[in-house]
Amino acid sequence: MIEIKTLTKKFGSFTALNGVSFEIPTGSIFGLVGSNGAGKSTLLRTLAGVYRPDGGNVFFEGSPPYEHTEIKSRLFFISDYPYFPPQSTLEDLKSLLRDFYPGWDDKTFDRLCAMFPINRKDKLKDMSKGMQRQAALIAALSTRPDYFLLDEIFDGLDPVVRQLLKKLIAGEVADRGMTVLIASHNLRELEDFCDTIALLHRGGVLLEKELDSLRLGIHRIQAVFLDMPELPKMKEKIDIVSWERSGSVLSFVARGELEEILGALEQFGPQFQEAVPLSLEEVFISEMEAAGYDINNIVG
Ligand SMILES: Nc1ncnc2c1ncn2[C@@H]1O[C@H](COP(=O)(O)OP(=O)(O)OP(=O)(O)O)[C@@H](O)[C@H]1O
Repeated sequence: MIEIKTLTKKFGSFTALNGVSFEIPTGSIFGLVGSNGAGKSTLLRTLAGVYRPDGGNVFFEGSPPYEHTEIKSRLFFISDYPYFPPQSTLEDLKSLLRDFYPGWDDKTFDRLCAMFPINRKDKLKDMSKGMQRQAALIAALSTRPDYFLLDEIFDGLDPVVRQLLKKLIAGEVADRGMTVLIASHNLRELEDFCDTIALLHRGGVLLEKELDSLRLGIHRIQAVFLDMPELPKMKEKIDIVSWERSGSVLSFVARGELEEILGALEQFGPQFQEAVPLSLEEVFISEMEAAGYDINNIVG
């Protein structure tokens, strides 16, 4: 388990993280979203032990990472700009990493090299941005980390590699109980992948939710009416968050149990009604609006 307690990080007089608190259970995938400058990289770097907090604490299995080197050898952090020693190849990375990470596994390395379309003998500095990320991921996963911290990892990866990567990470989580924290400015990238999402804004957590519970309590409904009911009357019966009307079609987002919403809607005599899946982005927008925030400029 990773525990983050009232974590504060300052750069001079600027506060990049302001009392951030949340927990990441072992064996889960936690997504951190937020716009540019929200503090995602700073948080990941502080968790990885690169920065020392100015206030609050980070605990991995009860210990701070910068005092507990054993944890560092079971943790892998891929930053948004992975660094490689000049002139090195993926084979060189293997030699470097296997001495430091006791979990290093040659078979995993060989298997991953065969899966990704990159050559382990090519110089990393000559590779494209996406290929460099793939190389970093191959090396990282070969250390078989217990804690995997990823900053904007999907950036520059094509859709096929992205899906392959999601599958590989989800497999490690399911098989070995790996714990993943992944930061992205793009909510859509995390939609089908994370158990929990936290929204970071100006160094603070605005919202933290398990995706299953988030999705269960909110629904989009489309209904066709010959005689369109008055919205205030519908709102007396249904907790409508937002709506759009186009001719005889009413589309609205409402909170509550789906069956109860559809049952209440029946009273208004629709010709047709159906529930349409909400995207994670729509769910977040509704949650943020309910909390009194304007989603614009919060999620990219
Ligand atoms: N080393 C540093 N020195 C001074 N300020 C910094 C430093 N690192 C980050 N900051 C500032 O802290 C804030 C948070 O930056 P951070 O890189 O953590 O954001 P982010 O959410 O990762 O953004 P992005 O999506 O653009 O990568 C920004 O205002 C940034 O300018």
